[in-house]
Amino acid sequence: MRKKIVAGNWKMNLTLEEAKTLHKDINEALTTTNSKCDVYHFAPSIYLNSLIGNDQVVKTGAQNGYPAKNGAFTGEVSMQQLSGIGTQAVLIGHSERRQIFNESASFLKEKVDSALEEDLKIFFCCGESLEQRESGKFKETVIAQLKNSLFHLNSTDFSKIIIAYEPIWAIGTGKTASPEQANQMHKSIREAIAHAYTQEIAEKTSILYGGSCKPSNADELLNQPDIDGGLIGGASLKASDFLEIISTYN
Ligand SMILES: O=C(CO)COP(=O)(O)O
Repeated sequence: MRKKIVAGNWKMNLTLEEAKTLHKDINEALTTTNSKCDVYHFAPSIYLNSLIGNDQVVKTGAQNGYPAKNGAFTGEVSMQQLSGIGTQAVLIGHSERRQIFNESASFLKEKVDSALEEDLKIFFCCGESLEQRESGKFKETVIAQLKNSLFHLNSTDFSKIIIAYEPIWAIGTGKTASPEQANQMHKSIREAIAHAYTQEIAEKTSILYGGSCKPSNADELLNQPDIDGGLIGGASLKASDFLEIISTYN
């Protein structure tokens, strides 16, 4: 059975105090409920040091990392630096990074290699735009994103990757993919992995859904056969909402 995962992507939100309180509240709640899924907080990098602790249930991740180990890259934070302070995971390929910061498939591939070298758990995001969905080219688009930045990995390294399917038209819009639409894409992703690697590896890969997932729709979305968890934006900023989504797996 694949491990279920619910991850909150805080994006560029929360003050330091709010971040610490939210992290503490989720940790405390999960310590007493014995949750059946892994839970991550992807926080702004500047807050990570204040959140990381050995005794915590919630794992911490960065929303971005630079692929060089060090050097003249003003304003950037390297995968090595993230890992050095105890960060456990990193998001790579989020559509906001692809679109707003023009991150290319080959740059994302470099990030994947660098994060693996630093033993960071990779959450690799993929997803199509509304235009690609409407033109019927959504499956090819998403599979190409995986091929171009992930499928160069050997089987051992690929087995460490978590995939998050986030249709761009569903992010922050209140529109979600229907459970059937989402599951169909997850199934296609799994088939592509089986084709590139093996059926066994495909069966073991966790594929999360993201895009306007909230307490009212979490149950039906996150319990589809090929959906192994959620990457949650807006609804991860409020402890009660995030905990309700996590409780889908209790
Ligand atoms: O982008 C997302 C998570 O990475 C999804 O954001 P929303 O849940 O706010 O739509």
